[in-house]
Amino acid sequence: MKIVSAEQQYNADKITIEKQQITSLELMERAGGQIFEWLDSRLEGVPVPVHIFCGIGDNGGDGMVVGRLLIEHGYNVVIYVVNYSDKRSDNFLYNYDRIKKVTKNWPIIIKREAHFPKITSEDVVIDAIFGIGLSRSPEGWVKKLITYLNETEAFKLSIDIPSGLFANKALEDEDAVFLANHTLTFQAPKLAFFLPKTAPFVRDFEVLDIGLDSDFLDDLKPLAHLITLFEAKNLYKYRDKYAHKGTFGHALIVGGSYGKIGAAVLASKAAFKIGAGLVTAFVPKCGYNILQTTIPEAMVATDKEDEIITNIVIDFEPTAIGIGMGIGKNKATAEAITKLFKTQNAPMVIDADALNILAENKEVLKLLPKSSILTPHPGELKRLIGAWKDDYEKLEKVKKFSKKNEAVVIIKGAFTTIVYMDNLYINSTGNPGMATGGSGDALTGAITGLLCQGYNILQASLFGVYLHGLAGDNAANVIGYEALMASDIIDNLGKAYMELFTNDMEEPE
Ligand SMILES: NC(=O)C1=CN([C@@H]2O[C@H](COP(=O)(O)OP(=O)(O)OC[C@H]3O[C@@H](n4cnc5c(N)ncnc54)[C@H](O)[C@@H]3O)[C@@H](O)[C@H]2O)[C@@H](O)CC1
Ligand SMILES: [K+]
Repeated sequence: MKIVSAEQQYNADKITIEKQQITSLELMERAGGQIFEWLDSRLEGVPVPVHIFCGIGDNGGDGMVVGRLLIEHGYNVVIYVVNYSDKRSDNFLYNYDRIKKVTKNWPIIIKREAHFPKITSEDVVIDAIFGIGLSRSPEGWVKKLITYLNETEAFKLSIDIPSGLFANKALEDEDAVFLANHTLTFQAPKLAFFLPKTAPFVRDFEVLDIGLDSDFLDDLKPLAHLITLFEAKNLYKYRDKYAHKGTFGHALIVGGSYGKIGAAVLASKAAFKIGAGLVTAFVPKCGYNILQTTIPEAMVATDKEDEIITNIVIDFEPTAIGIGMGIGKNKATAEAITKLFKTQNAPMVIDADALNILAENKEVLKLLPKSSILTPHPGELKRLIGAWKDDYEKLEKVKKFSKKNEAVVIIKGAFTTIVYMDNLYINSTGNPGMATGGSGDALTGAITGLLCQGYNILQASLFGVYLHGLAGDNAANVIGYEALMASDIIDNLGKAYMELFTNDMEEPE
C-alpha cells in the first residue's frame, strides 16, 4: 500500500474531482460518509454523547458532514467550531450551513479557554480540528484545547490525521498534538503514522477508501510502501515440485561466543524454518556440542579458538551468509570479519556486533561487500551513521548510506523500516512482545534463509521482516506479549507462510 505525501494527496483529490466530474463537496460528502458509516456500525444507534471539534478548513468540513449524518440518524451530537481563524474554507462554510437544516442546535463557537466544554469518560470526542493542511504547530488556546481534550477519558477519534501532526514533516511541538485512540485516514496512510516520534499519537489507524483516482495513485512514486499481506503474498516464490535441497541453497551462519552460542542457534534454526536447504553454523569451539544437540539438521564448523571467532574457514561456497549475532567485538573477531568481507562473494546479512565492528572501524566499512543487508536497531544505527535531529533526517541519512554502499538497511523497531537506495518500505506486522532477546538473531537467520532460496536482497528483507513479524503476531495471539520468546517466533514461521494464503485479502485501493 502506498504512503503518500500531503501534496500528493491534494493532487489526487484534484485529479479525482476532474476525472470523475464531481465537486469537492461531493468528495467531502464521501469522506464524511465513510467516517459516519464506521461510527454507525460501532455505535449501533446508541445515543452516547458525541462531541465533534471542527476546525475551519476542509478537515473541519469533514467533521460537519459527520455531525450532520449522525444527527440525521438520531445520535446525540454536539458540534463545536474551533475558530482559530476567520478564513473559513468554502467546503467548511457550505457544510456548516447545512447543519441548520437538521437541527436547531447550532454549532458552538470556541474562541477561548472559557468556552471549553465538559467531557466525561462516557463520551466520544471527534477531532476534525486540523488535517493535512496544518502548516505550523497549534498555539495559544487551540493548543490548550488539544491538551484539555487529551486529558479527558473519552474515546478519541481523529479524522484523517491527529490534529497537530504534519503528514510528512518533523513534529515541532509534541505538547500540541491530539492523542487519538483511533485515526480514520483517507485513501492512504501518512508517513507520520509510522515514525518513532509521531506514531504514538496515532495508535490504531484504518484507511478509508474514498474512491480517489486509481490510475493517478498507481503511477505515483510514493514516499514509502507499506508492506501488508498483499505485498507479502506477491513476494512469495512457489516451490518447484521437483526441487531438492540444493535448490534452496546453503546458508552460513557465523555467530556466537562463550555465553552467547544461543544467538547462533536461533539464527540457524530460523534459516532452516524459513526454508533454507542446508545450514552450516560457524561458531567458536565451545559451541560445537550445543549446535549439534539443539539442531541436528545443521552442520557445524568451528573456529580454532574455544570462546571467540578468530578465523572463518569453511570448505563450501555458501549461497548467503548471516553474520554478527553474539560474536563480541574482540580485535581478532573484527579481523576475521574483515577477511570474510574480502574473500566472500555471497550476499550477507550483517547484524549486532558485526555492525558495531563496522561502525568502529571505518576501514572495515569500506570493505563492506555490495549487496549486503544491515539490520541495526536504533542504537546500532546511530553508531553507524551518526546522530540525527529528527525522524526525517534519519531516513535521509540512511538513504544516503544505502546508496553509497548499495546496501539494504533494515531499521528495527515498532514499524521496522527497510531502506534501499531512495526507496522506503514500512512493515505492518509485529508487536511489543517481540522486544525480547534473540528476536533479532531470528530475523537475521530468516533473511539469510530467504536469500538462499533465490530472493534478492530487497525481496528477502521485505519478506523476512514481514514473516518474522507475522510469526511474532501469531505467537502473541496464543501466549501473549510477555511470554513471547524468540524461539516462539521461529516456531511460528511455518504458520506465517500458511497464513499468507489462508487469509485472502484484496489490496486496498
Ligand atoms: N481536498 C479535498 O477534496 C478533500 C479534503 N479532505 C479533508 O481536507 C483536509 C485538508 O483540508 P485543508 O487543506 O482545508 O486544511 P486543514 O483543514 O487541515 O487546515 C485548515 C487551514 O488552517 C490553516 N492552518 C494551518 N495550520 C494552522 C495553525 N497552526 N493555526 C491556525 N491555522 C492554521 C491553514 O491555512 C489550513 O488551510 C484533509 O485532511 C481532509 O480531512 C477530505 O474531505 C477529502 C477530500
Ligand atoms: K484531525
